[in-house]
Amino acid sequence: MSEHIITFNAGSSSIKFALFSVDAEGRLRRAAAGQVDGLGSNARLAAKAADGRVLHDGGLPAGPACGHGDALAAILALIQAAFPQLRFAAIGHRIVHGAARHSASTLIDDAVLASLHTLVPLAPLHLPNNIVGVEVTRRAFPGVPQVACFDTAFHRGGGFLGEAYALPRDYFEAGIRRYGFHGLSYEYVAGRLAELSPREAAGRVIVAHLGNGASMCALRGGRSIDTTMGFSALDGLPMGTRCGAIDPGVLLHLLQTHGYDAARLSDLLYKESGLKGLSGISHDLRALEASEDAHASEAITYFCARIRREAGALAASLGGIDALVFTGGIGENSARVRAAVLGGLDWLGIRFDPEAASEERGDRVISAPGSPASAWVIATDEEAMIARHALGLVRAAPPRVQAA
Ligand SMILES: Nc1ncnc2c1ncn2[C@@H]1O[C@H](COP(=O)(O)OP(=O)(O)O)[C@@H](O)[C@H]1O
Ligand SMILES: CC(=O)OP(=O)(O)O
Ligand SMILES: [Mg+2]
Repeated sequence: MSEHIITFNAGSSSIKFALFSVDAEGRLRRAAAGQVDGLGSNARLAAKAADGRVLHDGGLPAGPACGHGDALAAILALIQAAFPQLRFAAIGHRIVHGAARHSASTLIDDAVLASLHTLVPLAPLHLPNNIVGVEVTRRAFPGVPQVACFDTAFHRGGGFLGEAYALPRDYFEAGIRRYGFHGLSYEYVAGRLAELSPREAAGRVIVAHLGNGASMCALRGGRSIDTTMGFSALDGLPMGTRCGAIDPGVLLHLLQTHGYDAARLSDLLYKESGLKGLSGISHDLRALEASEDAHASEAITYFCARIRREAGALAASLGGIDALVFTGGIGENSARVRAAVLGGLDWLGIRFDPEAASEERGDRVISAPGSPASAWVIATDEEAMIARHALGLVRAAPPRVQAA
């Protein structure tokens, strides 16, 4: 009987999961995938088997206010009911922050779990939910290896110049560094581009991961050399509810003269800003695209302008670009955002092809034929990347006894 790997990618209010079978040669095949959205307020679980069979589409047993722990338990129950007698080779978790001490995927033991708890203040929107995922699945499957796959790991290796802020050097030693995020997505996209166009993948590539969280990465030869996020997932682009880059003087001003404390500042920066704050309507790009309110289109215009600005900065880090790739929920689906970004990047050598850009199909080139630099849409697959890392680690580790 084949083994399986299940992956969890817990965000602030959602959990994405996927089930993969592993054949004797170590090839991974997706057997099912799904997502819980609206956790804490309007939780819904949608899951499909690879053959298109709907496994669930609706509320959860714990009700609309369901949290991450109950949602995880519901996902596990659903998967076990749909695929009886599964044998798990591993359970893989996307862990958003690994700080300086976790710079590669790792098997989770008590020490790693304790270490993750200490990192919660670095990613308050994500890490508590990542940890709940590990704890629930550890309890449910005590003998199955659990693997932590860090979003920060792909960007490590920039050394002092790549990772330091211009603070006194002690701060770097204390771990106050630029880490970068969405590494699993960038790693997947770099690999996929190498399949589609090895010549461009070997060159200078900018990837724009535009989802609820959004960042951009400069890749040279498939390796990250610069990225827009830093110490936390707040820096760089504005996002669904996060502000992106901001003058730290604003924060001092709010603390010193407006009576803000850390909790209020954290809520402002993580939960009330970005597209939601700018529009006053929604964090969700689909809602803004559907709205006729002037603030909605202003928020989109602002978002696209910041993407163009960061593209310029990353192009400078790379010394020019050979390709720009859009990925993430917005990057893959919003022809409007892609057109607004690419319409202003002709100076980088990207000749935009509006017709290709609005065609809705697969991984594809969206620049005009003969464009000196190309533009692409590539659907990211963080789940596949987690499963590959998890499989690699358990295959490398000594065999363990699996609980019944
Ligand atoms: N068809 C679409 N058109 C425009 N935006 C879309 C579309 N589908 C998804 N999005 C946007 O993608 C974003 C969510 O991206 P996603 O990568 O799923 O986020 P995350 O994984 O960070 O939660 C939302 O802003 C959503 O509105
Ligand atoms: C790091 C980050 O922003 O993650 P997400 O896109 O899942 O919110
Ligand atoms: Mg995401």
